[in-house]
Amino acid sequence: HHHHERSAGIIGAPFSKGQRRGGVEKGPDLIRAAGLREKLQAQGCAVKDYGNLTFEEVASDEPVGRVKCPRAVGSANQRLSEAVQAVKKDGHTSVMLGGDHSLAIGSIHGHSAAVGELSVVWVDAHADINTPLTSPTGNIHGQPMSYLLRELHSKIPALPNFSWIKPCVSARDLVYIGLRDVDPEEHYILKLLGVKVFSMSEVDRLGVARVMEETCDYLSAKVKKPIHLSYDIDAIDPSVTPATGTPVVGGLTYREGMYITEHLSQTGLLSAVDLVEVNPLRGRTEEEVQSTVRTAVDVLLGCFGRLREGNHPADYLMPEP
Ligand SMILES: O=C(O)[C@H]1NCCC[C@H]1CCC[B-](O)(O)O
Ligand SMILES: [Mn+2]
Ligand SMILES: [Mn+2]
Repeated sequence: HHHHERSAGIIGAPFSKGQRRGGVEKGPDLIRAAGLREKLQAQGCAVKDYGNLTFEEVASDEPVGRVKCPRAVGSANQRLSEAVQAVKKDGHTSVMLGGDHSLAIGSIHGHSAAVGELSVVWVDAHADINTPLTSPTGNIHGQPMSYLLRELHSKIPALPNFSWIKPCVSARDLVYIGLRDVDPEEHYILKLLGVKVFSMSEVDRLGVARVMEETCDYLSAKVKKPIHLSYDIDAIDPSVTPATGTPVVGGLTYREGMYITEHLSQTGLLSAVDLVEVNPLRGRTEEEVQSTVRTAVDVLLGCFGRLREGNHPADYLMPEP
């Protein structure tokens, strides 16, 4: 039995109720159809695909205050939390394919239930840190981090199907990369909590290599913890990944998007990855959809050791005449 250095446990989460646009629930199967499993195996990564989660139908899910679909989102994330915890207990790096970014609630919660204290690297055009009371839209894909941060617990009202959530991340262990569309209320929260942010301004000022160096130094300053990478495909520029729900100009280049995961992979600390917000119905052409899906796959391959210089199996032997 060939020993594999790395092993991925794939979970499909075809879920869209954290926002209003249909189509994002097609993300998991599109990413699979682009060959994620085969490409991971070709680079020496073991793969177990746990299939797609099925989420309970919620009869009536009236908004609570401004918060939309709370019951469906709470229930879906409870299932996802259990699934991620199981994948971690099986010894894999968890790969959650979304679906919208509200799924980070269950993914990070389940990861933390398995490994305890962890660091979060949030790659996104957006901070997704509105509370239910600050959110301008009520869409929960703009709020996931607020339910997970210990420092915000007192600001979160009770919501149906959310009582199972225990905040499990400290603000000190969170780093953002790629921000360029942050609500004023979110900006206040980021400053209040002193969260480390590398917005697109810092990416421009420092360059992605320095951003990644500072991110890893900052997160391992005290103690090295497993890293949870939550990667929203809209972090990358819409010229590369247009098929997504909330595109924002001035994003990461394809190259910067790859550098981020190449760097994190080499830390050896990457323990769970989310790849969310791929929505084929937001691509105007098939090529726009495929460019988005191909980039999503490449982001994930980078998480599992793919390097643009090339790779070769550890046990490769050149053919002899
Ligand atoms: O809270 C919100 O609804 C908005 N706040 C400002 C950014 C856009 C949107 C949230 C986008 C969620 B994302 O990052 O998962 O696409
Ligand atoms: Mn986003
Ligand atoms: Mn997001």
